[in-house]
This record gives sequence, C-alpha cells and structure tokens, in this order.
Amino acid sequence: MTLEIGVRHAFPEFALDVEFQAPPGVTVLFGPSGSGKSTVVAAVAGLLRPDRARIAVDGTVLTDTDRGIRLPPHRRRIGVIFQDGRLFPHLSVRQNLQYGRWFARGRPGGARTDTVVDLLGIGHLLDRAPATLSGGERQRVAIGRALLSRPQLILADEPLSALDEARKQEIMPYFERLRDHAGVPILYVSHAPAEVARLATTVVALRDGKVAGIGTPSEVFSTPQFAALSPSTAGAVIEAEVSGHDDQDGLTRLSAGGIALYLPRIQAPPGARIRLRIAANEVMLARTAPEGISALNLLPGRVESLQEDVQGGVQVRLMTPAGAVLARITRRSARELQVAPGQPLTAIVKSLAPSRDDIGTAGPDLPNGPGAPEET
Ligand SMILES: Nc1ncnc2c1ncn2[C@@H]1O[C@H](COP(=O)(O)OP(=O)(O)OP(=O)(O)O)[C@@H](O)[C@H]1O
Repeated sequence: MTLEIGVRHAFPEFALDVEFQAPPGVTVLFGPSGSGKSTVVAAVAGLLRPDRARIAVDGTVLTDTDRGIRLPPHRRRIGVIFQDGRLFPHLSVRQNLQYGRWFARGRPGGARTDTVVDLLGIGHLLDRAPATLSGGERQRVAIGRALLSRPQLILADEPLSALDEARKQEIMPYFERLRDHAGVPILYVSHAPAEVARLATTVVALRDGKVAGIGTPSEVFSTPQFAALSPSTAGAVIEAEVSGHDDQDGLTRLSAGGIALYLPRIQAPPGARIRLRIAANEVMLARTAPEGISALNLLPGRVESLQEDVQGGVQVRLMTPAGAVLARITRRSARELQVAPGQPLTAIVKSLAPSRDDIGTAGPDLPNGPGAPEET
C-alpha cells in the first residue's frame, strides 16, 4: 500500500506545492514551523479543500479535484493519533479500543484486538479509565485504537510533542513496532531530528511549502545541501549490529560495515540491528587515525563532498565502510585540513556522543526486540 500525495493550495500569504509518495512504514514530514506540514496533513485527512490535489491510497482515490472527487473525512479510513491521545474520558481503555474496532465494522482484514494489546503492552490497563493513565500509556492506547479501526493509512501529527523526555523514550519503541507491523503508510509530522532519524522509513523535508529533499533519514540528513540549510539537525544515520556487551565497562560493542563502535550499554541482544544517528556537530575529522586518544569510535573514509552551511560551518560528507558520516567543522579547520573530495580522513566520534534518543531499532523485531521497554 502506497499513499500518493499531490497537493497545490494557496493561502493569502503561503503557497503549498508538493508531490511525493509514502510507502508502508513511517513517512515523516519534517520541516520548520510554517513549512506546510499541517496543511499537507489537513489535505490528506479531508479537512482542507485544496485548490488542486490528487490523493490516493493503493488506487483508492481520496481526493481528485480534476475529477470532482473528495471523500468526506469519515469515509477516508484514516487512523489518527493526536498529540494528546484524545481518548474518550468516560470510556475504559477496553471500550476505547472497542470503539476503534466498531469503527472498523464491515472492513476486511486488520489486526486482532489481542494482537494489538500485546503489541502495545496494554493488557494490564484494559479496565482503567483514561484519566488514570500516564501520558505515555494514553498514547499507547491511542495507537491501539487507531490500529484497530483497520485504517488504510495512519496520520500522526506530532504525537510525541506533548510528552516529556522520559515518556518519549517510553513510547518510541511502540511507534517502531507500529512502523514495522501496521502494514499501512503512516504519515508522521515531526520537527525533532532524533525522532525522525529513529522512526522514519522515508523523510520528506519541507521548506516554504515545497519538498526540499526526500529519501531515507540518512540520505536526507547527511546530504550536505540539506545540512547546509539546517546545521543543527544535520547528521548521518547508520545501521549497525550489536556484537556484544561489556559488563565491566558498561559499553555495548557494535559492528557497522565491519567497523567496531562502542556505545554506552543499550538494551538489545547480540545480533540485533539498530539505527544510530550521529549528529554532525559531534564528529571530528583527522588526517591520520589518531593514537592515544580517549574517543573510542574511529571511522576511516573518503570525503565525498563538502558545503558551507548557513551558520558559517562546513558540512563534510565522508564515505566510510559503515556508511556516510557527516561532520560539521569550522571553516578554519577545513582550510587547515585542506579538505577536498576524494581525500582520506578519519571521523572521530566519542562513544557517549549519541544520546539515547538517537538509537532505535532498524526493522521488524517483534515481540521483544531491542528497545522494547520492560513491562512494570
Ligand atoms: N487557514 C489558513 N489561512 C491562512 N493561512 C494559513 C492557514 N492555515 C495555514 N496557513 C499558513 O500556511 C503556512 C503553513 O502552515 P502549516 O500549519 O501547514 O505549517 P507547519 O509546517 O505545520 O507549522 P508548525 O510546525 O508550526 O505546525 C503558515 O504560514 C500558515 O500561517
């Protein structure tokens, strides 16, 4: 199932003109405030009458202005997950889930209630009232309700932005599960780069109402052209396999394209594949592999391209056996290192550099895959 989106719409002071496809998995709409993310979501949900649009899921047309088609919102089979969960306060968790199921009546296929309850770890909450749940638990139930309505696509508009850091960490693995098991496109709005790098299958970077870049998180965030516009969010995403844990020093050893990397211990069994975002600001470059240095992660590679960014830094993209790595260095360092395409350089990343937020699972991993929080 693929969601096809083409929307053109002019507000008095803003014009949106986008065209892209969202395959199954999470497609994140990413961009600064006012770039048009919510307008795209409103067009897909049927809450906006665009000047011109064609929106279809797997051949089912939701909007086609040329043909005069515009399904009303309730006939679009969309599961919506809002910032605040929006559960029905007078219904128990079980009844909230049943509501999703009721909504799905007559629709073929879809997930079973007990599977969804297991997937989201909410079995022990079924008889509780929404008011007695934590923010993270409420969001898990909201995900369940959306999933049980047998949607053909899911819209999640900044679903984590109302949660504090700890709650975000709690809920992220469930969005990873949703990504890997929902089987329908999920259109997800975010402006948090760590969240995007961790969850996205596809990133659609929006700027001033236009698509500025589209691809995997790694492709979009480690492209110097994109990084140059958005230095604070620039960084590469690499995939690695857990090789083992060192009990003595509390580190987890990873292998990325044959290179050993070390992280503070993470909850993932050996063999698990994880995604790791390495912010460009956290990477240093050296001409020769340094010795006698406390940083544990050295990635030798070759400069592919470089570009000055809008804040006076230089974004250097290095191809390494672990994948592309982006480093943000000063113009002065770039001059001193004489950075040029083709030049061999070594990227240095402190093992503590990636935050917990930057580490996620790389793909299907149920039921107790990496990152799955333990039930309490
Ligand atoms: N109903 C409207 N009438 C006029 N202008 C609008 C309307 N809705 C949105 N806009 C304008 O369109 C632009 C894009 O808004 P939109 O809400 O899509 O951005 P966004 O990327 O979702 O931003 P944010 O991250 O702040 O939610 C903004 O300049 C906004 O002022």
